[in-house]
Amino acid sequence: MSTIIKLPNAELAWRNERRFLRAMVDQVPDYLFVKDLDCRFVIANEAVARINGFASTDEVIGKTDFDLHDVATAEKFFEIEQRVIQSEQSIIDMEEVVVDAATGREKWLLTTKVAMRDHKNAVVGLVGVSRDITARKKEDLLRDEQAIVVEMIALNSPLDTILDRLVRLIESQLEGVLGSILLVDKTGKYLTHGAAPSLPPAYSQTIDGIAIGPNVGSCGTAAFRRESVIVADIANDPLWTDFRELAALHGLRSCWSTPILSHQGQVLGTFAMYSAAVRAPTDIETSLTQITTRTAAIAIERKVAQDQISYMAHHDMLTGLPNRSLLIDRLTQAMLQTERHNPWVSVVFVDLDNFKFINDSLGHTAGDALLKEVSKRMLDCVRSTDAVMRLGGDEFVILLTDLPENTDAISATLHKLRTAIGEPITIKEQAFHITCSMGVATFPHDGADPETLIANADAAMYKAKDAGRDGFQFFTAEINIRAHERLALLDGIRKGIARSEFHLLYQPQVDLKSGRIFAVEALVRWKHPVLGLITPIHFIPLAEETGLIVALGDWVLKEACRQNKEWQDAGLAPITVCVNVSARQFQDLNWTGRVLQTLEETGLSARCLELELTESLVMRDVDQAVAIMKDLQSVGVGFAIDDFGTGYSSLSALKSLPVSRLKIDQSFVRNLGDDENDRTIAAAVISLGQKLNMRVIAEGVETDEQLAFLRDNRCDEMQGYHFSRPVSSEGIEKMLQAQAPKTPDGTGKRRK
Ligand SMILES: Nc1nc2c(ncn2[C@@H]2O[C@H](COP(=O)(O)O[C@H]3[C@@H](O)[C@H](n4cnc5c(=O)[nH]c(N)nc54)O[C@@H]3COP(=O)(O)O)[C@@H](O)[C@H]2O)c(=O)[nH]1
Repeated sequence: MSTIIKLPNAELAWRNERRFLRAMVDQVPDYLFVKDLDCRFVIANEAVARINGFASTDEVIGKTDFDLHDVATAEKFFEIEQRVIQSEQSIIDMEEVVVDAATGREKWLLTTKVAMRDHKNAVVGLVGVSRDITARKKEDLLRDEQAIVVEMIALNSPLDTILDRLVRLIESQLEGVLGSILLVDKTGKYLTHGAAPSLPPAYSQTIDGIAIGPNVGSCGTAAFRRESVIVADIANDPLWTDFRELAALHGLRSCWSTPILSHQGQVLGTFAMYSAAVRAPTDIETSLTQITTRTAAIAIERKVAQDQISYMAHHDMLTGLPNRSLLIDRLTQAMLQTERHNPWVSVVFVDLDNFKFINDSLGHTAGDALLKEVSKRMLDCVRSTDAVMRLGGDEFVILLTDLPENTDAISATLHKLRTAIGEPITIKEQAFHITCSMGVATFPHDGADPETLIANADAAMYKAKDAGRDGFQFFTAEINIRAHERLALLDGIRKGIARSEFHLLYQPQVDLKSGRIFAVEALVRWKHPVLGLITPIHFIPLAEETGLIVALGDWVLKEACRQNKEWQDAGLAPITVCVNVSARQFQDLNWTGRVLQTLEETGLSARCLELELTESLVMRDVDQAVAIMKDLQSVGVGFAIDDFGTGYSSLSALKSLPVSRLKIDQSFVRNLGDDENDRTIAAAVISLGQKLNMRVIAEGVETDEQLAFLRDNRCDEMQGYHFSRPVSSEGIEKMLQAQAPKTPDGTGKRRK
């Protein structure tokens, strides 16, 4: 029979209190402990026992941190706790890291340590309380790291660095999970390595380049299905049939992959988490996957956009060839290499001879197709170490590197290029033969920097053009002189406009029935201060090429209108002044406005102005030409087609043109006496123009024979030396006076 010992009430109450206190201390999730002056555990709750890998609190009592942690950590705790004990200064809310002995994982603790006194107020140890703040710390880390990744994206850090950091971030948030990002390659058919900092490199290398398809592990399948693919057990999932052994070799048992989608829903890559355990992802892992795929999508899309911008900045969009900026870069690199290895670098400037004709007559689409085909042929002719670039229009530059120090190898390549480009090209079911002129400048002899080499190759190309086209020319000292002359001429035109060195001559146009002058063509002349009188053939092509024709053309138009108004104001019978318009002027956006403004400023009636457009200019873009011409025609300005017969007019287009006159080109008129073909063409043009209700004028008429033919074929009008060469404004005034009915004062001028 057991003896019941009855405790006094006070003792019972004390024991109960102790029991409750113990229960309270153990049930608190925080770590509570008391240590003596030697920092030895005197009291510890169950949380302390657990984190240190003990089953009961008794096992902790009597131990120090040196029994529980590595020396460095234990020394750190000891030093802090001794300071608290000796200084009696509490440490409040200190953050510290400990390793959870049960799991081996690091934990963040928020710890307070306070000196503990006995009933005599003497310090006998310390009380400690620590709270596990690992989850909060991870959230902070996630937020901070996300901000860093976003900053890296904004600062255009390399994509692989960004993705690597992103995967490491996710791995730092999770236990036992390895991340991987794969990227869709340019073909859209394969996944290539993006980032996998913790996966075994051998595994990453093997899956680099896997296909996107219905049964290609978790990633290939996720990219194919455009949805997450969760494989909880690689060993037993059919999607992994081809990769099962590989995964097992590296201890990978589960893989959850999610496609990375652009904001337009296009698959950019995949993000996968691997685990060594057979399991599905937790909620936290799923939500971290969402964060990762969103961030990765932004980084990848930005990189794609940057690559596109950079590509566009360095390439010609039509042909895909590098452009001028990349050419300078490549040429500089090649020149640096040359200094080291000592072979030559040659710059070949290529210009297509008859491209303008095809572009003008068949339109831009045909022109574009031709340029693409020629680019392809050039690429086929050069080695992979050489480079082909398009500067714009029909101008290309080829960089030939690693050449022996003689011109034979270059000549051989140029012959090859010439032959390849010269093969027929079929556009719109029509075969064209295109030829090219090429100029070569070689480093180090022909220039020490990229710009000089290109300019000298260009100058040599012009020499090849002058020599009859369809050939090539090496840069020489003589070409150098000519190139400088060209530059000087260009500078001269610029200065000549500013210094009023240009003037106009006027060539009468005569009605063949009445023999009367009804119009004059304004023809520009340049009185150069040193070189004397220069005819347009020597400066108009260069002015057209460089765009200076716009300023010069504006001046010609204004001067011609002013002069015609002056003749009228002087009482002479009103005539039309015809002004030549070049393509560069016609394409200038504000040109129509400037014509109208000139008429307003000079006071000339629009009906007394006719603009001469060449046939090829109009046929370049018939719709646009018709629109511009109609705008000006609506106020009374007339239009003539110059050099008719040399271009490539479509008859239906001709019908739609608001044109009042056709000018038969001089080249047909010149041989009217003896060339049956030219006679036939001239007769046909006269008949065609008249059937289209246009008047027809023959230009370049010099002989009686030509005139007789034109009369016999009922040509309406003529212009040429037979009647008069181009003359000064005074010369025209006299002619107009001469043909006017006599006035009482004998001048032929009417009273105003
Ligand atoms: N865009 C601009 N082009 C202009 C301007 N002024 C002239 N030009 C163009 O320059 C080319 C050469 O012109 P030019 O040396 O003035 O020659 C013209 C006439 O002098 C010449 N012509 C006239 N009659 C005869 C002749 O009987 N025989 C003969 N051998 N030549 C003759 O023809 C030229 C006029 O040609 P066109 O304009 O086609 O009527 C020339 O293409 C001019 O157009 C300008 O201000 N702007």
